[in-house]
Amino acid sequence: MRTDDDRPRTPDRRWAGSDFQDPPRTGGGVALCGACHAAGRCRLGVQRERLDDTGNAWFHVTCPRDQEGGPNVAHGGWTAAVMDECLGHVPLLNRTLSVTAELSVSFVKPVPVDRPVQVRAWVDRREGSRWYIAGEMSLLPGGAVLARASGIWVARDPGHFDRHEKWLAQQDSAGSP
Ligand SMILES: CCCCC/C=C\C/C=C\C/C=C\C/C=C\CCCC(=O)SCCNC(=O)CCNC(=O)[C@H](O)C(C)(C)COP(=O)(O)OP(=O)(O)OC[C@H]1O[C@@H](n2cnc3c(N)ncnc32)[C@H](O)[C@@H]1OP(=O)(O)O
Repeated sequence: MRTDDDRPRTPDRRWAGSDFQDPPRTGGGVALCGACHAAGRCRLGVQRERLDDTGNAWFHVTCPRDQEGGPNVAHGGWTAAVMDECLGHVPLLNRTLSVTAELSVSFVKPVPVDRPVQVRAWVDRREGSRWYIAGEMSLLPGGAVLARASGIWVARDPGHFDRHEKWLAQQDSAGSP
């Protein structure tokens, strides 16, 4: 009997020919990752994104009710995921594919669910393939800071995911220890 684990891993046609640097975007300009492309919306609640001419990236985000942790406030994992997503869009807005190598998040205040908040993200510096990116999430309209994040994104060439599939197949063919 086949299980999900031994189902053949075939290349996904949604990504065919993609250079990953110009992903599908929503009407609000939000770049969609794999699962959100299938859903047709950002499931984390990122509704709008734009890069201004000073290099700041701005995002409008609303925590969906199904990400509630404590009463009427976001689960911390949602906040961390949104900061990963928004900061990780900065290289993409500069037409560079990257992946998160490190991420640090400070949870400053609880984040309300079902209420728009704003994320601003910017590049602190670049060294080689490393992008040092920081950002903060703030309440609208007053601007009180709810969370801060910083991390390192590493630029990748388009072969990154193919190499990963090969690596995974090697791991599987090596058998269990
Ligand atoms: C969801 C991911 C989607 C990615 C984009 C795909 C398609 C685009 C389409 C739509 C996009 C829409 C939305 C998505 C956008 C953003 C979402 C957030 C992004 C993520 O959520 S992404 C998932 C989580 N993330 C990973 O899945 C990474 C797993 N990991 C690795 O893949 C390797 O570990 C890697 C690549 C990190 C290193 O690979 P490696 O070790 O083979 O490479 P190497 O040694 O050559 O290092 C090369 C340079 O990285 C430096 N370096 C390495 N490790 C470091 C560390 N820990 N701290 C600081 N610097 C580090 C070295 O110092 C060197 O720097 P330098 O080049 O300057 O010398």
